Parts: sequence; C-alpha cells; structure tokens
Amino acid sequence: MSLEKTIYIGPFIHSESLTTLDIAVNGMIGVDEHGTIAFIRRDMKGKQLPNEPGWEEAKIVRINARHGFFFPGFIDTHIHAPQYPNAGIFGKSTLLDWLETYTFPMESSFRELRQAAKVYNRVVARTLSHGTTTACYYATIHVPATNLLADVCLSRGQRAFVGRVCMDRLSPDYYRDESAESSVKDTEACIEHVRSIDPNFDLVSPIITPRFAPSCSTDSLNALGKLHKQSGIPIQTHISENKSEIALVKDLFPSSPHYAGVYDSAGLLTPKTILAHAVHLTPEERHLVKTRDAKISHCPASNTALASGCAPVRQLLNEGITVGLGTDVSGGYTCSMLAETREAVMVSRHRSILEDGAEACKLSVEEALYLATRGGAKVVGLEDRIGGFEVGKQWDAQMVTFAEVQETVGGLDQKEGPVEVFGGETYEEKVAKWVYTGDDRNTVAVWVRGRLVHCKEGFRP
Ligand SMILES: O=c1[nH]c(=O)c2nc[nH]c2[nH]1
Ligand SMILES: [Zn+2]
Repeated sequence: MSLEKTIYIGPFIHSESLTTLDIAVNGMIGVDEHGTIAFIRRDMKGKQLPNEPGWEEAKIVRINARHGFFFPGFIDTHIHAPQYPNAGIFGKSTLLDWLETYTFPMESSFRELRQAAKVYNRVVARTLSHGTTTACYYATIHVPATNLLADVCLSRGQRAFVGRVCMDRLSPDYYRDESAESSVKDTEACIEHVRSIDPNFDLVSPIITPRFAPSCSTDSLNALGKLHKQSGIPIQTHISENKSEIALVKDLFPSSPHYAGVYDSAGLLTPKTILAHAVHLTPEERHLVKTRDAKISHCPASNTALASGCAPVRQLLNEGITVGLGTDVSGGYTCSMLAETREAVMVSRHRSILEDGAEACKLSVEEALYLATRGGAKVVGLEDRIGGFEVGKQWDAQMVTFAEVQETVGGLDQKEGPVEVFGGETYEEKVAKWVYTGDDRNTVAVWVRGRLVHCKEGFRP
C-alpha cells in the first residue's frame, strides 16, 4: 500500500533506554510511502519549513511544542478480545472462579459470528483510540470468530497477533476443544486464514495459544510445541498468576518440577514465547525462563483486580528477562495501555511496601513507558520495526495533546481534556502528568505503518 509521504513536525519523545526518555522538542520525522521512517531531525527552528530534497511535496503534520508531542504507539502484549464486554465485571472473584463465572460463558457466546463481529469491531476501534498500535490477542476456541478478529485487525489497520485459544480439558462441556487433535487442526486452520489475508504477516500474525497448563492435556501441549518447532509461529500462554492455579498445575503434572517445566518439556518455552503474569515464579523457574529467553507480559491491573499478587518486575528486569505490559482485559478492567502504565508504577509501589520499603522495587514513569513501548516490541519480537523512532522503523505512533489552560488546539477544545498544563512544567513533568492524569482524550491521532487509523472527531492532523 502506498501512502502520502509525510513530515511530522513537533516534539517527539521515546525511550532511549529503560530509565531515560529522549525528548526532542524541535523535532521533525519524515515517513515515506511505505510508512517507514526515512529521516529524523532534532533541530527545527520556529515555523521553519523542511527542505529535504525529494520531500518538497510531502504532507506536513505539525504539533506546536506547547500543545503536545508524538509518542510511539503502545504495544499491548496480552489482551483477551472476546472478554471486552466483561471489562470492569469481576466482583470479588479470583482467577479460577472468575473463569467459571464470567469468562467461559462470555467466550462461548462467540460461536455466534454476529457476537464476534460486534465485539471485535469495538475492541479494535477502542484500543486504537487509546493509542494501542500493536495488540497480542487471545480469541476463543471458535475458528470462524478467530478468523474474523484477524480480518477486523487487518481492515482497521491494527498490528496484531491473533491466537485461537486451545483448551481440551478441565473446562466446561459447553466450552472445550473436542480433542488434542482437533485443537491443533483448528489452530492450523486459523494460521492458514491469516496467511491467506496477510501472506507475509506484515500486519497480522497468527500465534499459538494454549490457554494455560490446567486447560491443556499433555498431548495437546506436546502437539502445539511440535507445531511451533515446524512453523516458527510464536506462542502465548499464562503462567504462575495465582496460588490456587499453581497448586492445580502441581496436581495435574506431578512429574514436572514446576509450572515453567510443564511448558518447557512440551517445547513451548522458547525465545518466541510470551508468558502472561509470572507473578509467583520461583528462582529456578526464572532461571529457566531466562535461559530459554522466553518473554514476560506484566499485567498489573489484572493482578490487582483478581488479587493475584504483585509481580516482582524489578527482579525480573535485574535478572535480564524481557518484560512488556499487557492489559489482560478482562482480568484487567481497562483496555488503556496508558492506564496500564500507571498501574505498573503503582503495583511497583505496593511491591516496595511488601519488601519493607525497598526503593529498588519502584518503577519510574520512564521505566513504565519503556515497558509499554520498547519492552513490548521486544516481547513480540518486533524490536527492529516498532517501539521507538529510528530511521528504518515503521511509523506506529500517536499524537498526544494537552493545552495550557484556556487554549484550543487544532480546533479541538482542550479545556475538556484531563491533562491541564499551567505553563511552568518541564517536558518531563508534562509526560508524568500525561501518565498520571491523562486518558484517550489526549490521544488525538494514531498511525500504524504510516496509515492514520484513528483520529479524534473534530481534530485535523
Ligand atoms: O488472566 C487470565 N485470563 C484468562 O482468560 C485466563 N485463562 C487462564 N488463565 C487466565 N488468566
Ligand atoms: Zn490473560
């Protein structure tokens, strides 16, 4: 697909490292017809127009430094698309009773394609409006509905991993794969569908998705491990989220030394594996995860909502494990990665309290934003394409605005927006205000691979 060459002028901010944001207030980024960043300048003066040879006719998208900035799109490394209607509905449940009470009944309704069309269009549109340019989706066991989710992501322009959920045991009769064989066959059918709509997996990729060890037989885990080995297709699953779940895994797999060992012996613990939660891993399990170079999706909102625990993110990072963030809708109550970033900071404070005030546990705003962007890119194996602004990377970005009180931006009355800037703040402080007080009203435009995929009503980029 060929796009209009575009030059984005205004502040751009992205993670330079885990702890540092690079803030280029007088920035300019040229994005070519393929949505790839062709050049970057950091020294634009005033209203100076770009004079890049070959870019004279390019479209200009400008944001005044006082009004906002460009930021990389968020990467949600763990979200259940069919659970979106349940966001915010979990009562006082914890994981295992939550699955029975809320989750399986909702997911089973996706045998109806009409339900899938309604929900999947909403969740993709809504996550895009929150600045999520890449999402790792769990779908359901249903092949047609899973294929529809891939279609919706492709047509709405969201970069996505779409997984048909495999679960051939210990689930209700009304919502379970018939056998290990059918689990694999249906997964292959979904992989073939994605290949038929996006042959090189440029935007949408399939992902092998054993739900979690308790809902998969040893036969199905082994067969899915074999499928991964043959195809190289990535894997996503859950691990060590809740103490009752861990006890259940011990009962169901008595010969395995631990939870991580169940996946490892099936060939499911690889550099292309995304493990959601990892709240209660033992030191041996963390060592195994690190040795296999498997990745972790930290889901703080979900871990608090279902009272699963506070994941030791600092420890995981210190041990060299790659970590990103996931909303885990609807264990998590929000599909906003900005809210998830804030939750990551807050949960790290709780972890610090649990460890007698250990300062080191606390994540900074900069670190949480890194996890939501560059960390996520590494988790999904796309760090060469997305997560930050460098020449050769793709323009997956959001325009974030705020306004000095009493001003308007691009025709949109920002007085209604949640982030109020009074003029004395540094840029670092403005970013912190966005993380702590902002929401989707601040994300006025979103691009994936250079394509405008969301734009706030009344705003003209
Ligand atoms: O957060 C979670 N959401 C789920 O749907 C699920 N299934 C198993 N384990 C799970 N954890
Ligand atoms: Zn989950």
